[in-house]
Amino acid sequence: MANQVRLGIVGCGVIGSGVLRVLADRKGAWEGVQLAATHIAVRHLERPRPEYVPRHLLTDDWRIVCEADDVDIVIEVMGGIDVAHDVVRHALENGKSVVTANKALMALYGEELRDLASKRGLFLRHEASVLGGIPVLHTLHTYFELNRVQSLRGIVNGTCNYILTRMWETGAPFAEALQEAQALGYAEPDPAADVEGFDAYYKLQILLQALRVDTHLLQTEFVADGQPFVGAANSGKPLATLTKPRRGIDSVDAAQIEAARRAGAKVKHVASAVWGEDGIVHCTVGPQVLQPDDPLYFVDGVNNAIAITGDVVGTITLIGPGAGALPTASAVLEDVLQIVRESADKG
Ligand SMILES: NC(=O)C1=CN([C@@H]2O[C@H](COP(=O)(O)OP(=O)(O)OC[C@H]3O[C@@H](n4cnc5c(N)ncnc54)[C@H](OP(=O)(O)O)[C@@H]3O)[C@@H](O)[C@H]2O)C=CC1
Ligand SMILES: N[C@@H](CC=O)C(=O)O
Repeated sequence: MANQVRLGIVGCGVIGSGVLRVLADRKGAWEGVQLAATHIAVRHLERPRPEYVPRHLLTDDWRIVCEADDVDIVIEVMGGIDVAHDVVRHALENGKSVVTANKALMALYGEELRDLASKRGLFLRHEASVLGGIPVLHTLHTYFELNRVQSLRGIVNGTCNYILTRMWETGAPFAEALQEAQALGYAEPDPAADVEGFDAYYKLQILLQALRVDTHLLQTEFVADGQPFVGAANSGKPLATLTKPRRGIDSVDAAQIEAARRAGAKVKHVASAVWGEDGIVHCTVGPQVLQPDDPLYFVDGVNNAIAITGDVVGTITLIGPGAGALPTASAVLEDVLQIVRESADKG
């Protein structure tokens, strides 16, 4: 791949605009690599956009982005499942490597799409799909070879953490805190995915897949195209199961938060996975009351954190911004630059 790298971007909302803002601020240049957007797909061509979005590149046909000769890498930041699945498949089938921030897509179809990319000798990267700006997939892929991971435990949804923090700190009503999270660009296009715990559940699955855990039983809870989604079994891998039903923060009320606050505790939305001796990875996703001696207690606002326990290293905790335009654009563009470097290394 040449040092001039041409990007096709599908979606120009919070994250797509964030990517374009970073490209504009840096004038597209990174140590010998020049990145430039050449096509940008949106749904509403007439919608007002920030000044750093080059309007002449806009199209309302994502196929143009996936097929264009002057696109080297496609960035999928439109969200949703079915069309996004078509976009990523179509891009790969047209010889483009792909970077996506889409958790639902990667939780449900990650294995299929990674296989397709690998068969075509292309890259499919999705660091931004988990924990926003925190390089957790990079860490899991490049570090945990020696160590056997024994558990994961984290705050993996920025919107829920922001809402719970605002309710705890200021007594803000749930609806008001959610509106703030939406205005700040943290929430999903349909915020039910955040507050009902689906987003955290998708992210937990992606983390487990990165650690070669079979998540197909978790996937049966999801619905794609109106049908229950049943993934293929992968024998030989540890199998993840939910030990109790997934919960979001929609069931947490102000009185519970106030009671926790008076007792010096906090309510947090926590995802966890514990590798059992029985070959089962026992998972939970839901609100928990945390005491100040819990390392997740001090993770507030839009921040996320993940504590990864390995049998040799002990517990490593990564903390950072879990949502928002710039942290997520950072993860997207770090993936792009890694693809460029690895393509150059391959020759
Ligand atoms: N917000 C965040 O903090 C984070 C988001 N993500 C993920 O990034 C993705 C994008 O999120 P976000 O930017 O917040 O979402 P937005 O709703 O802000 O943006 C979605 C964009 O996709 C475009 N779009 C929707 N459907 C189509 C279509 N059929 N063809 C072309 N364009 C389409 C929309 O067009 P138009 O503008 O015309 O409506 C819009 O520009 C999601 O997968 C989300 O989960 C990941 C990490 C953090
Ligand atoms: N809606 C998500 C965005 C990032 O993944 C969140 O709030 O964590």
